[in-house]
Amino acid sequence: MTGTLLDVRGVRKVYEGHGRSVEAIRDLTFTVAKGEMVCVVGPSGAGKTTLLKCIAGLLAPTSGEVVLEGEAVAGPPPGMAVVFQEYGRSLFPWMTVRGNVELPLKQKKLPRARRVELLHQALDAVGLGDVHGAYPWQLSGGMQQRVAIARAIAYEPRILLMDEPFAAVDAQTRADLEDLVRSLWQGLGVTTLFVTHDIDEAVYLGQRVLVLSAAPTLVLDDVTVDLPAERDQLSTRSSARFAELRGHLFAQIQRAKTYHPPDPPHPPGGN
Ligand SMILES: Nc1ncnc2c1ncn2[C@@H]1O[C@H](COP(=O)(O)OP(=O)(O)OP(=O)(O)O)[C@@H](O)[C@H]1O
Repeated sequence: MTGTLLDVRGVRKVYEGHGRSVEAIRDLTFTVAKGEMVCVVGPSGAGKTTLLKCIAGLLAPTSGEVVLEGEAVAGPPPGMAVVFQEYGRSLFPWMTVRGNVELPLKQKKLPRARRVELLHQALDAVGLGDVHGAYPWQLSGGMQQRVAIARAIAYEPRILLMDEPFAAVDAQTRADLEDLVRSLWQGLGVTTLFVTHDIDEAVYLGQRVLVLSAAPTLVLDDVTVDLPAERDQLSTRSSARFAELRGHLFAQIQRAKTYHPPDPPHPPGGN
């Protein structure tokens, strides 16, 4: 793990419209190193999705900036993949699994042979090597989310952003998908920022966990997850250190819900 890949500097986001303004994010500053797996937790409405959209270049911050490998993000940057919670809306229903996974590779203008190679590797990696020709609506929710993950990794992103990707699947599927994400991360070394509202999931997956306060949002805590790199659903989750970390994060989230940051400094001469 070397060097900073993502640098989020003083990002503030105020939504304006219909005569009211909502300050979703007050001031977020943190970095993610190349190859790191960082989870982000925070109370509902803390601005987690807003943060990811700013990082993905889908929303412009009101102030501050997002820098990816030394370049300021001013629109969706090349080499970034996003997996959303709503798998049902993120895959094109009229395209087969193969068509969905290949689409960004075609946009990248990769030659056919390389596309086919990446397609096979990615579908095998998520355990869906035999469903190329199926349509998303013929698959279960967990399988559709695997296709979305396959599409993201086939693209060979510099950074993978995941926004509560497992919130809508059942508990057993969720555990399987968590293990899939960890093994893909360990195998491919792709830098990952994983947003979740689930503290246990954050501790299980992450090397670090950022705790956001309620809106207007700040980073309240940055916790190193000093669990062994080899994790499994039973022994890791029942270890004493896991319980300590989750207890600490739980207390921080409780604090986050009622935390009121100081008002931002007014610009000189402003009201
Ligand atoms: N397009 C928008 N226009 C106006 N306000 C918005 C918009 N999108 C989000 N907000 C507001 O910004 C705040 C943060 O929303 P956001 O969805 O980023 O939070 P979140 O932490 O992802 O929430 P959750 O955990 O419930 O998914 C909320 O108060 C929300 O109502």
